[in-house]
Amino acid sequence: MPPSPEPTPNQADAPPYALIVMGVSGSGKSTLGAELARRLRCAFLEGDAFHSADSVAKMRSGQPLDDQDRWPWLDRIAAGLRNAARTDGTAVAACSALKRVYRDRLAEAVGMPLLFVFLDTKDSGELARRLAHRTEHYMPASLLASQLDTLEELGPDERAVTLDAEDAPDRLCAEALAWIGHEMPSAAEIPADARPRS
Ligand SMILES: Nc1ncnc2c1ncn2[C@@H]1O[C@H](COP(=O)(O)OP(=O)(O)OP(=O)(O)O)[C@@H](O)[C@H]1O
Ligand SMILES: O=C(O)[C@H](O)[C@@H](O)[C@H](O)[C@H](O)CO
Repeated sequence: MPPSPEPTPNQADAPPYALIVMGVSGSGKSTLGAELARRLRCAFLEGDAFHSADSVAKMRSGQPLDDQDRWPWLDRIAAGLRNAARTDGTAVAACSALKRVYRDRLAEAVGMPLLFVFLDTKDSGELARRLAHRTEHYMPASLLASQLDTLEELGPDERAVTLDAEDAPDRLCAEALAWIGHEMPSAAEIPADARPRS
Protein backbone atom coordinates (compact mmCIF):
# COMPACT_ATOMS: atom_id res chain seq x y z
CA MET A 1 0.00 0.00 0.00
CA PRO A 2 1.57 3.30 -1.03
CA PRO A 3 2.46 5.58 1.91
CA SER A 4 -0.18 8.18 2.79
CA PRO A 5 0.56 11.44 0.99
CA GLU A 6 1.96 14.07 3.35
CA PRO A 7 -0.59 16.90 3.43
CA THR A 8 0.35 20.07 1.72
CA PRO A 9 -1.16 23.39 2.80
CA ASN A 10 -4.90 23.10 2.27
CA GLN A 11 -5.54 24.03 -1.36
CA ALA A 12 -7.42 27.28 -1.92
CA ASP A 13 -10.48 25.41 -3.18
CA ALA A 14 -10.31 22.61 -0.61
CA PRO A 15 -12.86 22.64 2.23
CA PRO A 16 -11.52 23.94 5.55
CA TYR A 17 -10.82 21.67 8.49
CA ALA A 18 -9.36 22.21 11.96
CA LEU A 19 -6.87 20.26 14.08
CA ILE A 20 -6.47 20.05 17.86
CA VAL A 21 -3.42 18.51 19.52
CA MET A 22 -4.81 17.24 22.82
CA GLY A 23 -3.61 15.62 26.02
CA VAL A 24 -2.68 16.31 29.62
CA SER A 25 -0.32 19.02 30.74
CA GLY A 26 3.25 18.31 29.66
CA SER A 27 2.30 15.80 26.96
CA GLY A 28 3.80 18.04 24.27
CA LYS A 29 0.69 19.67 22.74
CA SER A 30 2.27 23.11 22.20
CA THR A 31 5.51 21.66 20.80
CA LEU A 32 3.79 19.36 18.29
CA GLY A 33 1.00 21.81 17.48
CA ALA A 34 3.39 24.62 16.57
CA GLU A 35 5.43 22.31 14.32
CA LEU A 36 2.34 20.94 12.59
CA ALA A 37 1.11 24.49 11.92
CA ARG A 38 4.54 25.36 10.48
CA ARG A 39 4.49 22.34 8.19
CA LEU A 40 0.87 22.97 7.14
CA ARG A 41 1.62 26.69 6.74
CA CYS A 42 -1.36 27.71 8.82
CA ALA A 43 -2.11 29.49 12.07
CA PHE A 44 -1.23 27.92 15.44
CA LEU A 45 -3.47 28.76 18.41
CA GLU A 46 -1.89 28.17 21.83
CA GLY A 47 -4.80 27.14 24.05
CA ASP A 48 -3.06 28.40 27.17
CA ALA A 49 -3.35 31.93 25.79
CA PHE A 50 -7.16 31.71 25.76
CA HIS A 51 -7.57 31.20 29.53
CA SER A 52 -8.96 33.97 31.68
CA ALA A 53 -6.62 35.58 34.20
CA ASP A 54 -8.71 34.01 36.97
CA SER A 55 -8.22 30.52 35.52
CA VAL A 56 -4.45 31.01 35.18
CA ALA A 57 -4.30 32.25 38.78
CA LYS A 58 -6.36 29.24 39.89
CA MET A 59 -4.00 26.76 38.21
CA ARG A 60 -0.94 28.65 39.39
CA SER A 61 -2.24 28.29 42.96
CA GLY A 62 -2.45 24.53 42.48
CA GLN A 63 -6.21 24.23 41.95
CA PRO A 64 -7.51 22.26 38.96
CA LEU A 65 -10.02 23.92 36.63
CA ASP A 66 -13.62 22.77 36.58
CA ASP A 67 -16.21 22.69 33.79
CA GLN A 68 -17.38 26.24 34.50
CA ASP A 69 -13.81 27.49 34.07
CA ARG A 70 -13.38 25.57 30.85
CA TRP A 71 -16.63 26.26 28.92
CA PRO A 72 -15.80 29.88 27.92
CA TRP A 73 -12.16 28.89 27.31
CA LEU A 74 -13.20 26.13 24.91
CA ASP A 75 -15.60 28.48 23.13
CA ARG A 76 -12.84 31.06 22.60
CA ILE A 77 -10.50 28.42 21.17
CA ALA A 78 -13.22 27.10 18.84
CA ALA A 79 -14.02 30.59 17.55
CA GLY A 80 -10.34 31.26 16.92
CA LEU A 81 -9.93 27.94 15.09
CA ARG A 82 -13.02 28.50 12.95
CA ASN A 83 -11.96 32.01 11.91
CA ALA A 84 -8.36 30.97 11.16
CA ALA A 85 -9.37 27.83 9.24
CA ARG A 86 -11.91 29.73 7.14
CA THR A 87 -9.14 32.14 6.19
CA ASP A 88 -6.20 29.74 5.70
CA GLY A 89 -8.01 26.50 4.88
CA THR A 90 -6.91 24.92 8.15
CA ALA A 91 -5.68 25.84 11.62
CA VAL A 92 -4.06 23.99 14.53
CA ALA A 93 -4.71 24.48 18.25
CA ALA A 94 -3.07 23.04 21.35
CA CYS A 95 -5.83 22.31 23.84
CA SER A 96 -6.01 19.64 26.53
CA ALA A 97 -9.65 18.77 25.58
CA LEU A 98 -9.65 16.26 28.42
CA LYS A 99 -13.34 15.28 28.43
CA ARG A 100 -15.50 13.91 25.62
CA VAL A 101 -18.08 16.62 26.31
CA TYR A 102 -15.35 19.24 25.77
CA ARG A 103 -14.38 17.70 22.43
CA ASP A 104 -18.03 17.55 21.32
CA ARG A 105 -18.48 21.21 22.26
CA LEU A 106 -15.37 22.17 20.28
CA ALA A 107 -16.53 20.19 17.24
CA GLU A 108 -19.99 21.75 17.37
CA ALA A 109 -18.63 25.28 17.69
CA VAL A 110 -15.93 24.92 15.02
CA GLY A 111 -18.59 23.95 12.46
CA MET A 112 -16.24 22.04 10.17
CA PRO A 113 -14.40 18.68 10.40
CA LEU A 114 -12.29 18.70 13.55
CA LEU A 115 -9.41 16.21 13.78
CA PHE A 116 -7.75 15.35 17.10
CA VAL A 117 -4.11 14.32 17.58
CA PHE A 118 -3.99 12.80 21.07
CA LEU A 119 -0.61 12.63 22.85
CA ASP A 120 -1.10 9.69 25.19
CA THR A 121 1.32 8.69 27.91
CA LYS A 122 2.14 5.35 29.48
CA ASP A 123 4.70 7.00 31.75
CA SER A 124 3.32 9.89 33.78
CA GLY A 125 6.73 10.10 35.45
CA GLU A 126 8.22 11.34 32.19
CA LEU A 127 5.58 14.07 31.99
CA ALA A 128 6.14 14.99 35.65
CA ARG A 129 9.86 15.37 34.92
CA ARG A 130 9.09 17.62 31.95
CA LEU A 131 6.80 19.82 34.05
CA ALA A 132 9.31 19.96 36.88
CA HIS A 133 12.00 21.22 34.48
CA ARG A 134 9.73 23.85 32.95
CA THR A 135 10.23 27.12 34.76
CA GLU A 136 8.41 29.82 32.81
CA HIS A 137 4.93 28.28 32.98
CA TYR A 138 2.01 28.73 35.37
CA MET A 139 1.07 25.03 35.49
CA PRO A 140 2.47 23.21 38.55
CA ALA A 141 3.52 19.58 38.17
CA SER A 142 1.22 18.87 41.15
CA LEU A 143 -1.80 19.26 38.84
CA LEU A 144 -0.72 16.42 36.55
CA ALA A 145 -2.61 13.86 38.66
CA SER A 146 -5.89 15.77 38.31
CA GLN A 147 -5.30 16.06 34.57
CA LEU A 148 -4.85 12.29 34.26
CA ASP A 149 -7.95 11.71 36.42
CA THR A 150 -10.05 14.06 34.25
CA LEU A 151 -8.83 12.71 30.89
CA GLU A 152 -11.49 10.62 29.16
CA GLU A 153 -10.64 8.06 26.47
CA LEU A 154 -11.36 8.84 22.87
CA GLY A 155 -14.52 7.22 21.54
CA PRO A 156 -14.41 5.03 18.39
CA ASP A 157 -16.57 7.66 16.67
CA GLU A 158 -14.08 10.47 17.31
CA ARG A 159 -11.89 11.50 14.39
CA ALA A 160 -8.56 11.11 16.16
CA VAL A 161 -5.16 9.49 16.12
CA THR A 162 -3.41 8.44 19.34
CA LEU A 163 0.37 8.96 19.44
CA ASP A 164 2.91 8.18 22.14
CA ALA A 165 3.79 11.40 23.99
CA GLU A 166 7.20 9.90 24.86
CA ASP A 167 8.17 9.57 21.19
CA ALA A 168 10.68 12.02 19.74
CA PRO A 169 9.17 15.28 18.40
CA ASP A 170 10.21 14.66 14.78
CA ARG A 171 8.69 11.17 14.81
CA LEU A 172 5.44 12.51 16.31
CA CYS A 173 5.26 15.18 13.62
CA ALA A 174 5.84 12.65 10.82
CA GLU A 175 3.19 10.28 12.23
CA ALA A 176 0.67 13.10 12.68
CA LEU A 177 1.22 14.43 9.14
CA ALA A 178 0.87 10.94 7.65
CA TRP A 179 -2.45 10.47 9.46
CA ILE A 180 -3.69 13.96 8.49
CA GLY A 181 -2.78 13.24 4.86
CA HIS A 182 -4.99 10.15 5.07
CA GLU A 183 -7.84 11.94 6.87
CA MET A 184 -8.12 15.14 4.79
CA PRO A 185 -11.86 15.67 4.64
CA SER A 186 -13.77 15.58 1.36
CA ALA A 187 -15.72 18.63 0.24
CA ALA A 188 -18.99 16.80 0.93
CA GLU A 189 -18.38 17.03 4.72
CA ILE A 190 -18.19 20.80 4.90
CA PRO A 191 -21.33 22.73 5.85
CA ALA A 192 -21.97 25.37 3.21
CA ASP A 193 -21.64 28.24 5.71
CA ALA A 194 -18.19 27.06 6.83
CA ARG A 195 -16.56 27.37 3.43
CA PRO A 196 -13.83 29.98 3.12
CA ARG A 197 -15.19 33.37 2.20
CA SER A 198 -14.74 33.83 -1.55
N1 LIG B 1 8.18 14.64 22.37
C1 LIG B 1 8.83 15.24 23.41
N2 LIG B 1 9.88 14.62 23.99
C2 LIG B 1 10.51 15.21 25.03
N3 LIG B 1 10.18 16.42 25.57
C3 LIG B 1 9.15 17.06 25.02
C4 LIG B 1 8.40 16.53 23.93
N4 LIG B 1 7.41 17.41 23.61
C5 LIG B 1 7.54 18.44 24.46
N5 LIG B 1 8.57 18.25 25.31
C6 LIG B 1 9.00 19.14 26.39
O1 LIG B 1 8.07 18.95 27.45
C7 LIG B 1 7.70 20.22 28.03
C8 LIG B 1 6.20 20.43 27.81
O2 LIG B 1 5.97 20.54 26.43
P1 LIG B 1 4.71 21.37 25.90
O3 LIG B 1 4.68 22.71 26.54
O4 LIG B 1 4.71 21.27 24.42
O5 LIG B 1 3.52 20.48 26.52
P2 LIG B 1 1.97 20.87 26.66
O6 LIG B 1 1.19 19.62 26.57
O7 LIG B 1 1.62 21.96 25.72
O8 LIG B 1 1.95 21.42 28.14
P3 LIG B 1 0.87 22.40 28.81
O9 LIG B 1 -0.47 21.81 28.49
O10 LIG B 1 1.23 22.37 30.24
O11 LIG B 1 1.09 23.74 28.16
C9 LIG B 1 8.54 21.27 27.34
O12 LIG B 1 9.69 21.53 28.13
C10 LIG B 1 8.94 20.60 26.03
O13 LIG B 1 10.18 21.09 25.54
O1 LIG C 1 -7.38 22.08 32.93
C1 LIG C 1 -6.97 21.94 31.78
O2 LIG C 1 -7.67 21.59 30.84
C2 LIG C 1 -5.50 22.17 31.58
O3 LIG C 1 -5.04 22.68 32.80
C3 LIG C 1 -5.17 23.14 30.50
O4 LIG C 1 -6.23 23.99 30.27
C4 LIG C 1 -3.95 23.96 30.82
O5 LIG C 1 -4.08 25.24 30.33
C5 LIG C 1 -2.75 23.43 30.14
O6 LIG C 1 -2.58 22.09 30.41
C6 LIG C 1 -1.58 24.29 30.58
O7 LIG C 1 -0.84 23.66 31.49
